[in-house]
Amino acid sequence: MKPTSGDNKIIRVIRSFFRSLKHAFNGLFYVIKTERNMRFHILLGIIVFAFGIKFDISYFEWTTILIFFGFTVVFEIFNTTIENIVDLLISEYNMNAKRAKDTSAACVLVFAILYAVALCMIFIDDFLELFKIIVNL
Ligand SMILES: Nc1ncnc2c1ncn2[C@@H]1O[C@H](COP(=O)(O)OP(=O)(O)OP(=O)(O)O)[C@@H](O)[C@H]1O
Repeated sequence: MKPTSGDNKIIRVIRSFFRSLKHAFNGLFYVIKTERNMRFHILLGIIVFAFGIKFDISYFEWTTILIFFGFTVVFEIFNTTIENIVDLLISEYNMNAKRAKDTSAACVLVFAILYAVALCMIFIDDFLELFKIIVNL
C-alpha cells in the first residue's frame, strides 16, 4: 500500500520529535561532561536513593527528595546555559557578565542549601538510630 500525504506528515512529526529529543539529551550530556557540580549532584542523588531504600522512607519523603533533586539539577542546567550565553556575548572582563554568572550560580547554591536541609530533616532520626547502634556495639 502506498504511503499517503497524511502518513508522511506523521513520519515527519515523529522524526522531528526524536530530533528534538536528541538535542535535549546532547544538552544534558554536555552539562554532565563539563560541570563538576552536576556530577556531584548525580552522585549525591544515587547515595540519597540508596539511603532512601535502606531506611524505607515514606512516599511523601520520596516525593520531597525527587522535587529537590530535580530542581537542583534543572538550576545547574540553567546555570550552564547562562554561562554559555554570557561567554558568547562577552569575552573580556565585564562587571555585568560577572553579576549574571554569580547570580545564576547563586540560584543553584540557594536550592542546594534547601535540599541539604530537607535531607537532614528526612534522615536525621535514622542516622541518630544508626549512631546509637554503632556507639552501643
Ligand atoms: N566575562 C567575565 N567578566 C567578569 N567576570 C567573569 C567573567 N566570566 C567569568 N567571570 C567570573 O568568574 C566566575 C567563574 O566563571 P566561569 O565561566 O569559569 O564559570 P565556572 O567556573 O564554570 O562556574 P561554576 O563552577 O559555577 O559552573 C564567575 O562566577 C564570575 O564571577
